[in-house]
Amino acid sequence: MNEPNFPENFISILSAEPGFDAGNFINAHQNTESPTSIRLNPFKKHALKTDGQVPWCVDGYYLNTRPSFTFDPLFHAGCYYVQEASSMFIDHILKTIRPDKDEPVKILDLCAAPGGKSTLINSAIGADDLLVANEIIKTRVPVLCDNLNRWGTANSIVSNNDPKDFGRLTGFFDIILADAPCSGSGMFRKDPAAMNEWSEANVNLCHQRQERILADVYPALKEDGYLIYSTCSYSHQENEEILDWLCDTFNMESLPIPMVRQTHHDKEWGIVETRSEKHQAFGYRFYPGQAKGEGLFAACLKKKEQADDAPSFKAKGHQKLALQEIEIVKRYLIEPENYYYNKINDDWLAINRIHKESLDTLQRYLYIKKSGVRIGKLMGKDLVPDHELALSIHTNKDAFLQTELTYEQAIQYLRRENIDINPTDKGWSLMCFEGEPLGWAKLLPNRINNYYPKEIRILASPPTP
Ligand SMILES: C[S@@+](CC[C@H](N)C(=O)[O-])C[C@H]1O[C@@H](n2cnc3c(N)ncnc32)[C@H](O)[C@@H]1O
Repeated sequence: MNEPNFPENFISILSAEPGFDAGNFINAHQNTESPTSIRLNPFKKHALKTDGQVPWCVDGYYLNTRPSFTFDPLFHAGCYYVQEASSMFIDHILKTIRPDKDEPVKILDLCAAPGGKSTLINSAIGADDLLVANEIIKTRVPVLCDNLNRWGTANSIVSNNDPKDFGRLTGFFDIILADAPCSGSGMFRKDPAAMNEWSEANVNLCHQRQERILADVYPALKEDGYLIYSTCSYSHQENEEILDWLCDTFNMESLPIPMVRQTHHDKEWGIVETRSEKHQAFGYRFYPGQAKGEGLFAACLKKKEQADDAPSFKAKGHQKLALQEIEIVKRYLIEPENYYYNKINDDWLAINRIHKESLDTLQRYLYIKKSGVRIGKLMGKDLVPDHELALSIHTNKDAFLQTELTYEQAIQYLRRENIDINPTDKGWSLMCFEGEPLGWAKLLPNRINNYYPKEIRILASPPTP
């Protein structure tokens, strides 16, 4: 392989970081490829062949080869997410700060698209916990929604807001993850071209933006709430310096994260624990060649000052007409009494009942793009089901026809092509591969109407065998 074209002085500056092994780092960039890893969806258990576990994440696995995920129907069904292994460390932090999951929590994933860490948080929380996944850039919101739709749970909300909009939700969140936009050096092995675009000026800009994002969102954290901060940069300014700035500016206490789980211990993980200069705040660094993953920095701090009371807002009850409609849409969910039903424009949505008040409050302050699961539209007494309902783990599948597809038919379906089947029944059918729903089709005499959403259909040509 070619010698990596690191920016000038990059290695010498990094060599000042305690625990950094320059030889291993250069070798990893020159002679090894990024490991392929996936995280399984605990709600859609499916036996998948993997090649060893990611030690810091219960659902994380390495694969020895990189298959074509686009042409795997189980990927589209949401059975797993393709995620860089180091990022999965957030799971370990969440398990450390919430070992018993006793009290329900509200978690904000502030910089969420495309949704890798949002689906991870979703796996780590229970139905009574709420995830708000936010993305500032409008064009990146659809991919975030698609990934959460595939995950299939009904306890997440997607918003499209600037971090400063969260300032009004004082003390609302128990945990905030700020996976901040950064200069991206941690991705040099995966994307060597990024080395040419890297600059110290950009590191400084990123540092300033990170401070601004954190200052904007800080009021939204509860007293004793946790802030998880992460970047995919190796730069001190974007990592330990930010921790010192947080401790200087706010009353925050840094948390050590013990690197122990089951049979694994510190050494095997290869993660480097660092301390910031001024406040000795704990940080965790991942270097290719030392830990099995790409570059990552993560840290966790606890807010030690009183937060203003969280705003709370209760919307009025449903209209009479809506109550009749609710009785109809309820049929399509398992345990229908668990949900609060909400109609937006003509769409019916359901979210775990416990989150009604939070949703009412968030709707006042934020631009909500998705909440819970979108069931569909009613045409008289008939439901036109939404794609989200097909992928939801809460769907009453018995209320619909189900068509099992072969691999070739599943790919035709995901490409939104005609499928070569002669239906014997009539009506809305879940189109399934190995029992996992992929989406909807309408079965008609002698024909099938493929309702797979155009926006997410497979466009690429299948690989030649
Ligand atoms: C590192 S990426 C997030 C990756 C994501 N957490 C995941 O695991 O899939 C950073 C995100 O921050 C967003 N972003 C960019 N500028 C921002 C700003 N000023 N405030 C908040 N978010 C911003 C980007 O659009 C991007 O989606």
